Amino acid sequence: MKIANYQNQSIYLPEFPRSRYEEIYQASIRGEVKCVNCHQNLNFTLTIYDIPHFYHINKEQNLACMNHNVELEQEMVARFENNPSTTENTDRIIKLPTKRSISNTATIEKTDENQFINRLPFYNIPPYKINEQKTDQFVINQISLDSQQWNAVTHIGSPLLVLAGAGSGKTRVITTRAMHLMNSGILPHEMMLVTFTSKASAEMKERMKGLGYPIQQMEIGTFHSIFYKMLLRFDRAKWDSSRLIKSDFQKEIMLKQIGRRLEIDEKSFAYDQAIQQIGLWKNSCVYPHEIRSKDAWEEQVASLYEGYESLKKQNGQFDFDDMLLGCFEMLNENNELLLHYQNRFKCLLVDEFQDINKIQFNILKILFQHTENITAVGDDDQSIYAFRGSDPRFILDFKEHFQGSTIYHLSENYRSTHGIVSLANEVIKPNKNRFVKSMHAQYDYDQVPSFFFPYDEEEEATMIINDMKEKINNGANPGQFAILYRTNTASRAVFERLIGTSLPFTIDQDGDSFYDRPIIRKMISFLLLIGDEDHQAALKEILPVFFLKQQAFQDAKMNSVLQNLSFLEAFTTIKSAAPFQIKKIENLIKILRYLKHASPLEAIERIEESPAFMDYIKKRGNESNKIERPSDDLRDLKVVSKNFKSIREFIEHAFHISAKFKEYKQKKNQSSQGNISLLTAHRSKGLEYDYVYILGVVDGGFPHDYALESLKNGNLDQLEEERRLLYVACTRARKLLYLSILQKRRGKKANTSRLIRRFINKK
Ligand SMILES: Nc1ncnc2c1ncn2[C@@H]1O[C@H](COP(=O)(O)OP(=O)(O)OP(=O)(O)O)[C@@H](O)[C@H]1O
Repeated sequence: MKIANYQNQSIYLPEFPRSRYEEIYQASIRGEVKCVNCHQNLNFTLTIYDIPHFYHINKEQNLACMNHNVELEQEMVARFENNPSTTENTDRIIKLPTKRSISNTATIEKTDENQFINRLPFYNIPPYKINEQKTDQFVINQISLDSQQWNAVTHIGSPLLVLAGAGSGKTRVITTRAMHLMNSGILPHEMMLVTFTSKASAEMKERMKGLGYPIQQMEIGTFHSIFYKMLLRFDRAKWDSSRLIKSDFQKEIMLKQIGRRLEIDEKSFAYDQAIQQIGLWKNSCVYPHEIRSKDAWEEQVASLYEGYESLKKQNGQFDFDDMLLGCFEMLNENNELLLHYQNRFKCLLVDEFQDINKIQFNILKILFQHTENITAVGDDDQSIYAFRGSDPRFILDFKEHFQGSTIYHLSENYRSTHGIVSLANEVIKPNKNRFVKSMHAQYDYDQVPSFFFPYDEEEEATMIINDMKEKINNGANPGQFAILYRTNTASRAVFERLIGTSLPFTIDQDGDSFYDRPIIRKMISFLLLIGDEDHQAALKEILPVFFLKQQAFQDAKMNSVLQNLSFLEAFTTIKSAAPFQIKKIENLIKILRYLKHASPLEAIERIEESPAFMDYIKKRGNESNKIERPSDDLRDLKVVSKNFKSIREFIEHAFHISAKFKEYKQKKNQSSQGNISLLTAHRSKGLEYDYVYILGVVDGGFPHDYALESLKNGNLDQLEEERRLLYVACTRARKLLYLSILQKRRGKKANTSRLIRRFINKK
């Protein structure tokens, strides 16, 4: 059915604004949408597969009402055809018998049903063919291998690189090869197996332990865990963990201390970016004196880097990057120690070799120069950590780095269906900096990946959750679903919606919840002050917006009592505030009082435009942050605020979600088995799920804005990295893959991602 009653008015879906479909959906859940025929509650579908419609759960009733409404719908179609819409036409009233229809929007935004038809990739998907010669033929320790994998596992006589696409069994090969080497006489403690994540090493250990291998004697772990242990053995006091600078926050405090000495303007300088740049230099083995700055910014960061290194030395501290640099220096300077380790380690295996950086490479090179028993597995198309110094050239130039080495390619994909594999092959094809390879799927499935077109982030969340619910009701295990996104903020709507369901899920995120991000906390504090000018926590939070110190808070508190003013008003009376600050506070008080009955959206927009807030964003908001900009956070906040009528409800929602987020973050380390996974595309590397949804595949989202900005400056590298990231995300899916193409992102019209635009048939 396309007609229903809502808020005592009648609506006809094709003539109802698309921007309000989500509202209708939520209203239908609350039982506020009624049938024009029987006046009972109606449900509303908003899913990936269906064109939205109203329906009764009871099939007979549904049929009866549908039949009754057919005539009515036809009448409406005819009426609209005879009266084509114009943007000025505000009078296009849908007159149903007895009821008034909704026509209160100034412009009627028609809804094109085509937007709801999810589309299949539009390119020549090659017909599926089984590759019989390559099917499983060999077994080691109950693990089956095809002939290519077997050759790699049993190879001897030269350094080996297994270079292969996603899902081709590289992890299987490296784990089986480790066992095969032990079966062939290498002792467990003579082996070093380096993985990219501790999760991957735990899985490998588990697997080998289950098969009876003494894994406690083996050196398996991430670069940091293995080499930090070496440092501890060598000089425990120097490398004691109490000296470790664990967080970026600690680094920022140190850099700001140095920055003050260097007279760097704290308000406008992007310290978070400086931290990243210093990390990049350290991982690329670039020491402060070697930096040739490209511009004034780099020059400042180079000075900070130099200051940071000496401050650390002075305090006897070290950071995570120093663990690897320190280890390299230790092996380089202490020949006896190097020989000791070379006597011990007879062979090396490295997983995810495409993500290795210079310092990691240097350590392995010096430590394993004595042997050709080196195995690396990797996929240059999955190199996605350039911002941390990873360099795919180490894998691309493997033959030059390891003389006489052999390269094996694996071409069979055991993870994903033919449709997913062929889409992934097409996605990555335009990259220039790569080994040309193409995967071949071992399986076919009747469904191929598809694109769907939600109106905005809210509708995207609804569509995905409804699709998951349907699949789970039909027997799918929640643990087989993953929702992947480019940056953490993109997960906000899905997270909020999942909380309201009984679906089990985990979110893999280190940072704060969306509502705890600095700029959002400030905005929410202003909203709180609209209803309560004495709200102490909110007042404390907004001090930085007026560039006021903690003392100002105490002074205002006293004045508010002495002069019988609201706490907020009392800020205009304090001596420590300069006239420009007082003017800003007075102006804000006026705005906040005016907003008493405003909607949350209107309130946010007005506060955002206030001189105080605008100045704050400009000066302190760190707009130069390339990955996550405060102004983008505010745009996201406006999107969600639209769902709430009152400021109070909106604030309650924000607090509720923030508390829930903390709860879910604590669960992160618990097993994610049986739970839907929410994670960034970066973190999904190495993992696999039956059903994968990729959020916001639009320009600015995926690829990220900063890649598009560097493209404008003629730099293609970032876009290639974004393409690799999308390739990683797509290849996590075993059975079904969905790419979401938002029509609006952060409240603005969005364009289909240039990474997939050519696959979409507009018809
Ligand atoms: N010979 C084989 N027979 C059956 N299944 C296999 C075979 N080789 C690999 N697989 C399965 O294929 C999937 C992908 O394997 P694996 O994770 O080792 O691939 P990968 O190359 O490391 O993937 P990626 O680089 O995308 O993370 C796994 O589920 C694995 O068990």
